[in-house]
Amino acid sequence: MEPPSRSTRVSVLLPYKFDAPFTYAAEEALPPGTLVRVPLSTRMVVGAVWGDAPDQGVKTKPIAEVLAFPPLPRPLMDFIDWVAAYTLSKRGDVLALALKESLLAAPPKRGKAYAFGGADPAHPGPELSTAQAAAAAALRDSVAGQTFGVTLLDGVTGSGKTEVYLEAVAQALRNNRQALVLLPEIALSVQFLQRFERRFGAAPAVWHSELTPALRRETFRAVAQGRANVVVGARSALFLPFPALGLIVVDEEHESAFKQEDGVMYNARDMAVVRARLSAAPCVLVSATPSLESVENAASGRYARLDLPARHGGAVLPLVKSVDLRAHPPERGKFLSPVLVEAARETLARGEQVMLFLNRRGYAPLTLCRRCGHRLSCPNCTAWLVEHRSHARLICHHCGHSAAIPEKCPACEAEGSFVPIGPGVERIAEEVAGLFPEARTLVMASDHISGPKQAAEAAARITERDADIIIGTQMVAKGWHFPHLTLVGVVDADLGLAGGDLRAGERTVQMLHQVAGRAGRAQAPGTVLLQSFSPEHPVIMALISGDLPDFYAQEAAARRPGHWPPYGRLAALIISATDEKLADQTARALSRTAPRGPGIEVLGPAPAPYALLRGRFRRRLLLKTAKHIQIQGLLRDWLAQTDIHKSSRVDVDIDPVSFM
Ligand SMILES: Nc1ncnc2c1ncn2[C@@H]1O[C@H](COP(=O)(O)OP(=O)(O)OP(=O)(O)O)[C@@H](O)[C@H]1O
Ligand SMILES: [Zn+2]
Repeated sequence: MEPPSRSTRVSVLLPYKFDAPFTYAAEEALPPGTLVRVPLSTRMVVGAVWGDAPDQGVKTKPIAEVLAFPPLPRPLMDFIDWVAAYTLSKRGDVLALALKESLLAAPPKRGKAYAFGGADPAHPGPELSTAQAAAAAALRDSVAGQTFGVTLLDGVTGSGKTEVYLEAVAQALRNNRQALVLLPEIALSVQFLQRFERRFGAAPAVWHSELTPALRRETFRAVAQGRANVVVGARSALFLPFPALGLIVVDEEHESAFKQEDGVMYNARDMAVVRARLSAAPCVLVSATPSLESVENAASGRYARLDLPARHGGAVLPLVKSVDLRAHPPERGKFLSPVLVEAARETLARGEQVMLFLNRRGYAPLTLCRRCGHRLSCPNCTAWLVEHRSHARLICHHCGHSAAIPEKCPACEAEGSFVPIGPGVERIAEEVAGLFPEARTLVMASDHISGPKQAAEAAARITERDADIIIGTQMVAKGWHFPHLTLVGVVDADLGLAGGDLRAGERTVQMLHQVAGRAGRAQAPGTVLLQSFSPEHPVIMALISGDLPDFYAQEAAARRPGHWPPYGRLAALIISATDEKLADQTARALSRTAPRGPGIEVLGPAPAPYALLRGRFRRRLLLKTAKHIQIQGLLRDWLAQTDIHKSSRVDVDIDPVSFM
């Protein structure tokens, strides 16, 4: 008998470190996006048909199996190609963000049933205020139009932005399209999900790293089959195979958590705009403190802009004041100024809640020998070890290295001489316990709250007034709505200003304005106290005045002349090697071949601030160009012309957010 003819050749992209698809033989032409199982050296792997391959006349292996799964939608394939080209990643690596073999297993026959299509746009929502209704109508129109466009929804904290953009989601559902809402942190999704259910009578599908494998598989399938009509997810949800995407919302669009810092380095906020464009769908960027990038795009008319200038329900914005730590220092060895302590006492006496914000995990960020000054640092990283008293360990926040506090100083051999320097949230909790022994305190930091369930419990405790003082890291900064919280104390408002990266000021204003925005969201007005050693700093002044447009104007004026983003383009090259000389050698080689020309500037090489990270020595170069220059092309040529030793690595970070 004749074997079946395998006359057609197809190219198949595999979710591994390859940029180009491989050619396989198939019995018949397969539509692009079709998922197949194919041999790869000695294994069988899953891949996606990426178009027809030219008949090269060489012997190709046959496709082993065509999977009974909806093909990847064309817009997703285009998106994968686009992201790979933009981030200079291999296409296979980007496909791996969308396609994992483990997601494709058939669901169990009698598994748990999940309701993915339950969101009902006709379910009655809250009555919107005039301003909210106007913004909602504009968003509804853009969704009904079923064309690409970006809108920046900028509204003060507590103005009801969520309720407004849920109306855009409702419109997508009425169009029988799918909607995607990106949130920067799953912890935040707790209250969002409750509000979503109130609006639509059912929960949305969720997508993040904490899903069980079974739920992950089922969600993936439900999205691909169009059964999941709304997905709320972390940045990776951008790569889900929506067949009918009709809207993308990016909530807290200014958040740096949207930037993926390893593997394929992409900013989900920016890629959401691309994904929307390729899907001919509108995109809504939401924030009370938008990024300067988005503010500029709105100012230049590339994005539409909607404003909600007042809090919902007559609530007023909090009163923000600084506490000058030079004039009102804390007691020796303590970190809360008498001014903040007194305000907390009064707030508690009124039966209201207090939030203390310090963006530092653990007990103390530095431990040193009081005799010789020796500091305990990580052997694998350029970083101090952070004491976590709750675990009785010193921990490196970069590589996880952990050790007990040594009994003797390794430098001077003094015994019992180590002292903690500076506070983390655990140390603030200790101080609070001493000051307010009766108060019920709750620490919200990733060491204490690890996942949506614990976050939900913590949120419930606060809402039900089962906690009086909340002490938290950036986990508490944004999104939360706690009606009885009226005092926010920022323990160290100067913390983010050191280090001097391009966006240090912008990021500090955003984060502290968001934390401040947690105060006084219901009837009782809120107060915010910023502890600072430099209350005259423009960032602190901007927080006190609340005049964000003025702050953005100052930022723009500072960045424009030097062509810093968003007025120019930036890419970082991060060189790393386990051998320090090799890292230097590669850095010098890149420096020699660096591109030159008008509108092009190369900064570095220089040791990275984390010159040693997880056992690798790191050097950095920064390529800055004028806006009209296509930075990817420059980088591609640059890397191709450079002799890079195979034991050193060069990571390209387009539009870097971290400069560490
Ligand atoms: N029209 C409305 N009717 C009833 N409740 C509303 C309405 N608008 C907003 N709210 C409620 O007011 C509170 C604040 O709204 P929301 O959290 O959406 O504000 P936000 O603008 O997203 O704030 P932030 O930027 O600080 O997160 C929420 O509890 C929300 O449910
Ligand atoms: Zn380390």
